[in-house]
Order: sequence, then C-alpha cells, then structure tokens
Amino acid sequence: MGTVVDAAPIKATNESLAEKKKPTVVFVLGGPGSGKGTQCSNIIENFGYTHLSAGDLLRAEIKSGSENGTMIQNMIKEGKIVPSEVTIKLLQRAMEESHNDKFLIDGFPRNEENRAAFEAVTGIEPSVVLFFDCHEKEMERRLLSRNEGRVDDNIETIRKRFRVFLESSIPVVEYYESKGKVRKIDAARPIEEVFESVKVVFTPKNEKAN
Ligand SMILES: Nc1ncnc2c1ncn2[C@@H]1O[C@H](COP(=O)(O)OP(=O)(O)OP(=O)(O)O)[C@@H](O)[C@H]1O
Ligand SMILES: Nc1ccn([C@@H]2O[C@H](COP(=O)(O)O)[C@@H](O)[C@H]2O)c(=O)n1
Repeated sequence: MGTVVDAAPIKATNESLAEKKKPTVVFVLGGPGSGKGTQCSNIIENFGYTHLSAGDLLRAEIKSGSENGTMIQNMIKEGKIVPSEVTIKLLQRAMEESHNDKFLIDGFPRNEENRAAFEAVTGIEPSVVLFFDCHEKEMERRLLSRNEGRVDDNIETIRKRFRVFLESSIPVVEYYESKGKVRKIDAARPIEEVFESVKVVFTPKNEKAN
C-alpha cells in the first residue's frame, strides 16, 4: 500500500517557526536499547529541555487513528524507518505546541534522509549530538527485558533494528562527527554512571566543580 502523506502543514508550520528565534536542538542518538529515553528523562529534570521522542510520536500517531497509522505500524514491526515527511511533521507540531525553545530530539535523525529533510524544512542544525554507545549484547538484554509490550521488542525485529542502526544511523553519527558536534557517551554502564557523563555535556564549563 502507498504511503499517505500530507506535506502542506510542514510548510505552514515552517513559516511560523521561521518568524521566531531558532530553537536549541540536541539530537539524541544511539542503538535500540542504548538508554536514550532513560537518559532524556534525567536530562529534562535537570536542564530545562523538552523531550521529543520520534518513536513515541509515531506510536501516538498510530493510536490516534491517523490515516498513516497502518503504514507506521508496519514499518515499526519491521524495524524500518518511516518516511521523513511524516516524522518531521510530528516533530514540528510537538515543537510548536511545547512553548519551549530547547529540545532533546530522541531517535532522530535515523538516516541521511531524516537528517537532510529536517535541516531543509526547519532550517535548524543541532547544537550538539549526544551519542549513546553500547554493545549489541547489552542492548539486546535490555530490550528483551523492557516489558512495555512494544511490537518491536522481539528478537526477530530487534535484529532488524540493529542492522538498520548500523547501515543507516551510524552514517548520520559520522556526519555530525565530521562537524565536531558529537559527544560520545559510554552507555554500557549503570544508569547513574551514564548520567554523570551526560551531565558534563550540559553543564557550562565555568559551572563545573573543580
Ligand atoms: N544504563 C542502563 N543500564 C541498564 N538498563 C538500562 C540502562 N539504561 C536504560 N536501561 C533499561 O533498558 C531499557 C531500554 O532503555 P531505553 O528505553 O531508555 O532505551 P532507548 O535507547 O530509548 O530504546 P529505543 O530506541 O528502543 O526506544 C529500559 O527498560 C531501561 O530501563
Ligand atoms: N526517526 C525515526 C524514529 C523511529 N522510527 C520508527 O520507530 C521505531 C521505534 O523507535 P524508537 O526510537 O522508539 O526505538 C523504529 O524502529 C522505527 O521503526 C522511525 O521510523 N523514524
């Protein structure tokens, strides 16, 4: 079945965003189960950001009964990446509705198409890209014990998600690395230890303890 996409609201929303000062955006990347959502919850409690998870927005779109719901559900089940115009429209709407000007965008951009389309449509470049680095064995263990009833937390889909991460998402991390924007965090450690490293990225240099 073809993808149902309504591109018109992207332009309208973009015009209203363009009138305002550009928001601060931090992209939060890392493999499935690397702990992106967990650490974003910690960051928003301490640093005044709004957390926008691309995956959560897509899952909410399925639940809302949207005309794109079936397509999104099928892509998630297969571990595939939803067309950028759909995800960007959801992100833009959430940014507009939040009234904040600092965003943690979690799980986006997932591929080169996501990255280029977001920059073209919004004119926004991330100030920093957080990259949670974790080995597959640990990510697999975490996903299989997450127990949130997600349709993609089964071993077959997890393997597909790992492949998509290596083939499509790592090149995005490399792109931002070449621009000096990536802050790589060892995410295979306990949650509190990972957050200690994350805090350093968000704490202005002159506020760090000696
Ligand atoms: N450092 C950690 N050590 C052990 N377990 C963790 C750690 N960080 C997160 N978890 C657990 O692992 C699971 C996956 O974490 P989380 O949902 O934050 O990952 P994610 O990167 O956002 O995953 P996805 O991309 O699949 O949404 C959760 O059950 C979470 O509680
Ligand atoms: N930019 C994105 C982000 C996510 N997806 C789809 O959602 C699935 C779950 O994402 P999580 O970040 O919650 O793990 C992911 O596997 C993709 O199918 C997407 O298409 N584009």
